[in-house]
Amino acid sequence: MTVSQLLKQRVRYAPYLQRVKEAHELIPLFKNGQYLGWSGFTGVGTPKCVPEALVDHVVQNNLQGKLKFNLFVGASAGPEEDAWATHDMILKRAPHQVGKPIAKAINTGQIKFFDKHLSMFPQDLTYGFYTRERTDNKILDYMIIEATAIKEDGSIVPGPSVGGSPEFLSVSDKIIVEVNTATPSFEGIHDIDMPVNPPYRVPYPYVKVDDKCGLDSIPVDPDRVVAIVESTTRDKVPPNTPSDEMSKGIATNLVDFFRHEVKHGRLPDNLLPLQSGIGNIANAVIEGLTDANFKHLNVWTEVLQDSFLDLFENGSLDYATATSVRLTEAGFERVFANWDNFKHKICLRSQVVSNSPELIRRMGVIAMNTPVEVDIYAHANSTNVNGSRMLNGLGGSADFLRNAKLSIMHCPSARPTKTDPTGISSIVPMVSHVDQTEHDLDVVVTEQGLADLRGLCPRDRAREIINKCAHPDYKDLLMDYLHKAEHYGAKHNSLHEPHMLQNAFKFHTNLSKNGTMKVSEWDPVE
Ligand SMILES: CC(=O)SCCNC(=O)CCNC(=O)[C@H](O)C(C)(C)COP(=O)(O)OP(=O)(O)OC[C@H]1O[C@@H](n2cnc3c(N)ncnc32)[C@H](O)[C@@H]1OP(=O)(O)O
Repeated sequence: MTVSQLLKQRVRYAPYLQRVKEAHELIPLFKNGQYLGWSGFTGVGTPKCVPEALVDHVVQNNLQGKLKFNLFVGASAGPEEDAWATHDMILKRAPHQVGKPIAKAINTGQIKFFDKHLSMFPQDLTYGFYTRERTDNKILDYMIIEATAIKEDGSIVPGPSVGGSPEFLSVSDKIIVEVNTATPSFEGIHDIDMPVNPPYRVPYPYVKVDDKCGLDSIPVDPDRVVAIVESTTRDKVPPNTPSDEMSKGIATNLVDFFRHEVKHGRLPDNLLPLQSGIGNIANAVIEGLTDANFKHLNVWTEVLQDSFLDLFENGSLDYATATSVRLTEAGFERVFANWDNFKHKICLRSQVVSNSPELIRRMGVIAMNTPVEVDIYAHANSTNVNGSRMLNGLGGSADFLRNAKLSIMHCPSARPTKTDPTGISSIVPMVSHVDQTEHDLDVVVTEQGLADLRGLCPRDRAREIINKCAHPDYKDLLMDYLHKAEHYGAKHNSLHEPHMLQNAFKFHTNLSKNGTMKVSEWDPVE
């Protein structure tokens, strides 16, 4: 087939140009039940043409539920993955996803989803943990990776995310590369450490956010590359919800706390490397830092969202490293227009490195993530509404929160339901699912205030969280729960972290029955 000039410029390893194919020509390679890896992380850098061609094939031939794959993506992919979920093309999926159709398919039981720390998932895949049922000793049948260039040695220059690609490529039988010629080449922005398994693994040598000593592309065995497909569609990330009074309130409370820590010598003037999670609240908190007048900030995180660009542009941020730049189209335009500047200030690493507990602990990262709910003793639920309904997954929240110097969770104090504008309290007596434990969290912050939990025993933590963070509609109710639990605990010699198990989930059961967590009375306890 004819090869476009643009593709010839991007693919500098000549033998690959003999393997250029249209996506639909690859359909016969795919069989029901195969194990596939995709590049991508938080909706950017994912393959587009081959997944779309497979959807068209399934729709045109009524193959819904008959052509299904075990699909692994470093973190969430883009709309292509939602289309796969909608057309019943996913058998199993790990480790993190975003999008209503895929979450729905997980929650109806159509997709078997396995949630795992993002720093660990790629290595566990290479260990064969997810493919134990295979009898042919293979791990992945195909890795489909989006590249923005191919170097002279056949190695792959990824685009706006690295994610789990180095590990996936290392264990894939065959490789399909989608070279995206609509996105500018990201060559020079990556620093990639290839996987080395124990007992041969050595420490990552990085001590500062801008240290680099990895590779600028991902090496592959060219013989395993079976096809090159030209992709001409850019990533499409939906715009973030603009910040509101609630998220601005959270940001103000956090900025005051950082200033207080600097004043007391527990943080340097330029803080310590920042990590910020995904979602609207995380984005708004970073927006809040833009006006705070900190200088020479650094970022060690997994995802850079649009709000970081403002920090760069107003001179507050010196350097940012992540595994993904998940920008809106407008955000990417800002970066591409100023590429020479940004490419010296941003570095993309594999998710195993961006989320490495060793590095997070060494650099004293300040971690900030959003939970679904937090309980009075500081256990947090990041994933499962009412203990059961999966949202997006754990992501890297626990990689960071367990290992950071300061582990912070931020959320609104209350959320609306259909019948009550403050029907869901983010502070509950006992979380309905645990992702982060009381041993991991230092600070909880809502628009109401900030609870500094460092050094506090559980009962003091409970008072700090209720007084500082709970919505006024829930303060008395939570305090009443605590007092009654203490009374019960005193009678039963269990006052360390007192609970009344009959009532611990009453907020949740009341919500299902009455559309609000406002409990009218507690069950009697003896
Ligand atoms: C790739 C990475 O891992 S980055 C590292 C951090 N990763 C994580 O922390 C993973 C876990 N966290 C998350 O997935 C997100 O931060 C969330 C879902 C907890 C919050 O996301 P945000 O966008 O900040 O908040 P938002 O208020 O928009 O809530 C998102 C959805 O969760 C729902 N939700 C959140 N908390 C609750 C709750 N207590 N009860 C019911 N629904 C809830 C919201 O109603 C909303 O649903 P909708 O999309 O249907 O409107």
